[in-house]
Amino acid sequence: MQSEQRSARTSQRDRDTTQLPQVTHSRNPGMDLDMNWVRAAQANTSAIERRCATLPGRRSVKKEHQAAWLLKAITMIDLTTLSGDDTAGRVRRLCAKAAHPVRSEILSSLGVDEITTGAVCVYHDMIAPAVETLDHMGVTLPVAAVSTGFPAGLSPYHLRVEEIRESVRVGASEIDIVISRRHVLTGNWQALYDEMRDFREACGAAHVKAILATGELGSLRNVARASLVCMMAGADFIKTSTGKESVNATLPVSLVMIRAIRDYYEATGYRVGYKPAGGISKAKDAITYLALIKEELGDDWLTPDLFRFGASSLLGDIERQLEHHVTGHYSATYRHPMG
Ligand SMILES: O=C[C@H](O)COP(=O)(O)O
Repeated sequence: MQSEQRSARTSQRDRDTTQLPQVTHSRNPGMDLDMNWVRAAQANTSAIERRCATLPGRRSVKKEHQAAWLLKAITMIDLTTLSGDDTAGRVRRLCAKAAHPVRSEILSSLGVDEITTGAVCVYHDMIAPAVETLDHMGVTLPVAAVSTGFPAGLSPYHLRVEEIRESVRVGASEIDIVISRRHVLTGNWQALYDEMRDFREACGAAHVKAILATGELGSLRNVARASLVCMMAGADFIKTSTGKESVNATLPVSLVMIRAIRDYYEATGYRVGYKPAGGISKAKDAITYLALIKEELGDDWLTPDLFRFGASSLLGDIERQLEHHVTGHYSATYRHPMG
């Protein structure tokens, strides 16, 4: 009986989410929809753009800190492959890379032990190969699955909910849902709240990231309002983009979402995580995002539990910069306010 239970626990088809690696911050319990708060949310576009324009160029990171920040960034990457031609082989290689993202010679010259990325992020059909590979390697790393008819989120509602349940059942411990953009564009906040509530409930013990697809929401004020509604409905993370919109993660959108997270924390005491995603491929941009988080939310958010990059190619550039760093050919000038 016990061995049957054990094998059921480890089965890919009946994976018990309580056994899976989980982010450790407490789950956002959500709250009733507060329409007054939603209506009051504003975003002063010109002030936000001015603030973001100055962010990348404030002052240099001291050279001795640069590698440490880049290593930290790696631990916060959801290493992603979301392509129509994904195969089990590609996902196995992705997992191997996530488990050992930096060559050991580079790590040892920096005096660092093994690190991993924050998670891997894949489509539903690639969860099983990802879980198998990580289990086989003995590596504890969350598998995040995009869900609910990603990227458009326009498949039948009951199938979107069922997709979440199925992804959790086969081993995803984090679910990246896409919201219905039309609820935001028509100001139907109750519908957005109800949808997010249903998605969150379907996730069970898995953490849920709400992808707002900010490039399709029309205004920064809509981004602020959608951020609040998703957090009120229990999102554990809010995420900018699918990576498939024509405009993905930007600094102005990030500032609006991060400030919504701060407002939510100040009002409820719950820390919701932030995930910029799509088009972040340069080490210096990663540093700029970390600087923004540090300035707006503080060091508490500079952890994989509360901050992730959704990125398919960022790791390659960070690796190159680290290599330059250890070989003394480090040429990029990082200017940001953390040095
Ligand atoms: O969620 C992750 C994004 O889809 C990755 O986008 P990217 O391929 O532009 O890095």
